[in-house]
Amino acid sequence: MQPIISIQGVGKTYAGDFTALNSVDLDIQRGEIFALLGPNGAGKTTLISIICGIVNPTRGTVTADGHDIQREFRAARSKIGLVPQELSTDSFESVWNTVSFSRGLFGKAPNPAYIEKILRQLSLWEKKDSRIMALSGGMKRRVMIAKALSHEPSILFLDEPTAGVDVELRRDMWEMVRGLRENGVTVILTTHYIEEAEEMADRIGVINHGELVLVEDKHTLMRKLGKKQLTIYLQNPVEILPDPLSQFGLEIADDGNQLVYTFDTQHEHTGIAELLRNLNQQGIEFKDLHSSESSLEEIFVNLVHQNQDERQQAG
Ligand SMILES: Nc1ncnc2c1ncn2[C@@H]1O[C@H](COP(=O)(O)OP(=O)(O)OP(=O)(O)O)[C@@H](O)[C@H]1O
Repeated sequence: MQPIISIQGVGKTYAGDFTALNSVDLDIQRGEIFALLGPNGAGKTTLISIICGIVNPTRGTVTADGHDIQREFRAARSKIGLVPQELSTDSFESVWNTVSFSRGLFGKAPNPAYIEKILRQLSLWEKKDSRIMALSGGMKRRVMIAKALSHEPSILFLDEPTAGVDVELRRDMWEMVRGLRENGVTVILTTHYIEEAEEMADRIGVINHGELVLVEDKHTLMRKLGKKQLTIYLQNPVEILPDPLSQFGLEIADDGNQLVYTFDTQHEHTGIAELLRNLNQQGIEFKDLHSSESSLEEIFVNLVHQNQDERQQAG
C-alpha cells in the first residue's frame, strides 16, 4: 500500500549553519499511530513543521497523501491537521465560531453536522457557546484539536499533545486518538512521555541529534531491545558465588538475599532451567522467583545513550 506520508532525504540547516535535521527517510502508513520520541532539541518539531509546510527543508522531499508539500502546498496542507505545542487561544470568540472559522480557512463549505460531530467527540458540545478564553487549559487543548480536525484532514499531527495535562485528560486524549484512528485518520504524535508511546503507538521512531536512529513496530522494538530479569529470592544470604555459576553473570542484590539474572528476550534459550539446576547442584536454595521486563523507557534511555557514545567516538 502507498504510504500516506513519504519523507525522503529531508534535512534542515537553520541560518547560522546549525543542522537540526540530517537526512531523514521515513514512510508513514495510512491509518497508523506513529510516535516520534526524542530528547529536547532532537528535531521533532522541525520535522513536523517541514511535513506541514511551515518550515522549508534545506534538502529532500515530502509528499502527504499524494501531494508534494512544496510544489502542491495547498493540496497537501488540506490533508493535514496540526495541533501545535503552544496554545494560542486567548480568543473572545465562541468554540463553535472558532472551529467553524478554521474550516473556512481551508476553503471548505460549511458543514454544521460535521462540526457538531467533532465537538461531541471531544466532549466540547456543552461548551460550544463558551468563549475560548473562559475555558480551562484542558478544554482549550480540546478546542485546538477540534480546530485541527475542522477541515476533515486524513492526517493529524499532535505535537506534545499531553504536555502539562492531568492524568485524566491524558487518558481521554488517548481514547480520542484511538477513536480517530478507527475513523481512518492517520495520527503522528511527538511525546516526551514514553508511557504515551507505549500505550498508543503502533510504530515508534526515535530521533536524536537530528537523526532518525530507529523506526520499529512497538512490539518488535520491545521484544528486540527489551531485556528480562529474573530475581531469585534466596533462603539464606550469599556473599560470593561458587565458580560454576559465573557463566550466568548473576548480580548479588539486597545484601546477598537476592540473585538477579538478566537474559535476552530474543534468545530461544533463556538459560533459566540450567541456572536453576546449577543453583540446586551448588546447594543454593531459593524461596521465590520473580521476572520482569524492561519498559520502553529503559529501551529509549539505552538507545539515546548508545547513540551519544557512538557520536563521541566518531567525533
Ligand atoms: N528557527 C530556528 N533557528 C535556529 N535554530 C532552530 C530554529 N528552530 C529550532 N532550532 C534548533 O533546532 C534544534 C531542533 O529543534 P526542535 O524544536 O525541532 O526540537 P524538538 O525535538 O522538537 O525539541 P523539544 O522536545 O524541546 O520540543 C534545536 O537545537 C533548536 O534550538
